[in-house]
Amino acid sequence: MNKNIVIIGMPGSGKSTIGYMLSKKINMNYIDMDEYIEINENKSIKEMFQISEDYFRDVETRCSRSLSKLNSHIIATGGGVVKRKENINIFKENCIVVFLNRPLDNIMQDIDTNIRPLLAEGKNKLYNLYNERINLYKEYCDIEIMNNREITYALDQITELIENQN
Ligand SMILES: Nc1ncnc2c1ncn2[C@@H]1O[C@H](COP(=O)(O)OP(=O)(O)OP(=O)(O)O)[C@@H](O)[C@H]1O
Ligand SMILES: O=C(O)C1=C[C@@H](O)[C@@H](O)[C@H](O)C1
Ligand SMILES: [Mg+2]
Repeated sequence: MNKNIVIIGMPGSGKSTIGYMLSKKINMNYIDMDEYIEINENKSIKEMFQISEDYFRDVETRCSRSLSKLNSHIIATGGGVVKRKENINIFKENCIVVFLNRPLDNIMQDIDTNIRPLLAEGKNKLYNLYNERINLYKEYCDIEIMNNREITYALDQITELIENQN
């Protein structure tokens, strides 16, 4: 496939894990957008947030633009990429946008709030983020995949739907 596959979803929904597994399964390249942003800026996400959230969001938009120009990559985004519709419009030019929807209670069980700056205030924050964002994820995606069973189940569904896009 020439287009990129962009995975959106809540923090802890499995974007990085499933994105990486999918890249191996269908032989595409994999990029974790949070890692890409940190390497490009030479700053950690935490440091960028310490400057300001707007600072981080501007970098995120710039990186959306450069990543969208690639071909045949699977891109796991940061959970907040939907906060700017501009990012989604950029991706839609050359990517299929997949929403990985994992129940919040499942996310709560294994998320490490210490390494995610936006969740540092505690797990309640995750409920607020979910309520703010759920409609955006649903509206902006081309495909929605439920990640509510074992990882391989979501992986198989995503593979099948993507193969049907060809
Ligand atoms: N269906 C599942 N069953 C069991 N564990 C899962 C499932 N989906 C994801 N996980 C686990 O949840 C954790 C969070 O997944 P992952 O880091 O891939 O999420 P993410 O969406 O990339 O999060 P972030 O936006 O914070 O980068 C990982 O430990 C992963 O193994
Ligand atoms: O949900 C969010 O807004 C974020 C999620 C992370 O992946 C990072 O992109 C950053 O910490 C912001
Ligand atoms: Mg991730």
